[in-house]
Amino acid sequence: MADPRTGGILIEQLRKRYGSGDTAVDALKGVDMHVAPGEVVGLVGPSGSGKSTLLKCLGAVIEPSGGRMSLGGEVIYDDGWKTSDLRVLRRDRIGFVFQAPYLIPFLDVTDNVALMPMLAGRSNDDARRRARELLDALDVGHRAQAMPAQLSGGEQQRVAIARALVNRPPVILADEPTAPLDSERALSVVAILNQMARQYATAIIIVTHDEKIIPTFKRIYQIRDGRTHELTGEETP
Ligand SMILES: Nc1ncnc2c1ncn2[C@@H]1O[C@H](COP(=O)(O)OP(=O)(O)OP(=O)(O)O)[C@@H](O)[C@H]1O
Repeated sequence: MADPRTGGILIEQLRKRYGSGDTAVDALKGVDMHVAPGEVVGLVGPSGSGKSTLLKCLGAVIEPSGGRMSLGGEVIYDDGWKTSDLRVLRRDRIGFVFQAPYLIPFLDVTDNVALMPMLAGRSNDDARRRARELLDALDVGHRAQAMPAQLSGGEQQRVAIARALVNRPPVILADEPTAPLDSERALSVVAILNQMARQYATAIIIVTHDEKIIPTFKRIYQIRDGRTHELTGEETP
């Protein structure tokens, strides 16, 4: 049987220090975490505990200070970046979903999604076909020609999820993706992320404070003072 730790996201003893000397801040002090392909885990923790720092390291937005990270079975950081082009890594292996959808206001829904495969070198027709398939799967196919401003908040977030998934990255990093949504839409976004994780064998981390969605996670990591702990059932916030 394949080693379940080889795919998805594997983080071992990850450290991040901001600054140096007397003013240094050790934001991550040895984080361990594993998310299998097809799995969605929650990441919770108080303000300043290091959640954003961890997502930025995983998303190759900032450089860790030490430790090891693998995405989709490939070591991307081992006391230094192991990949020569971080831009390509971010484009092809990681999908980002943020609190706000950040759609491009002057492109229609299809082109907002198709832009990603186009940037990865696919033809316009192929990119649009992929975009439409995913928009259909996310139940916003009927709005494919609408402009972002004509969509509801929940529809915009589903388009943002389509954009994160369209290049079929092994990893999705979602930072408070349900914060502006009401209960029903928040639960629907999480259900969609779970379904997409299973369908495309994507490993998904959702950073959240949202009490509406926390009970839906099968596994939750809590980060506190720069270290992660996996919460058991009784400890779940
Ligand atoms: N660029 C930076 N320079 C110095 N210190 C930083 C920097 N970014 C974050 N920090 C510090 O690192 C620690 C972790 O911050 P981080 O933003 O990762 O926390 P967080 O859990 O995402 O918080 P929040 O829930 O408030 O967004 C905090 O003490 C913060 O002040």
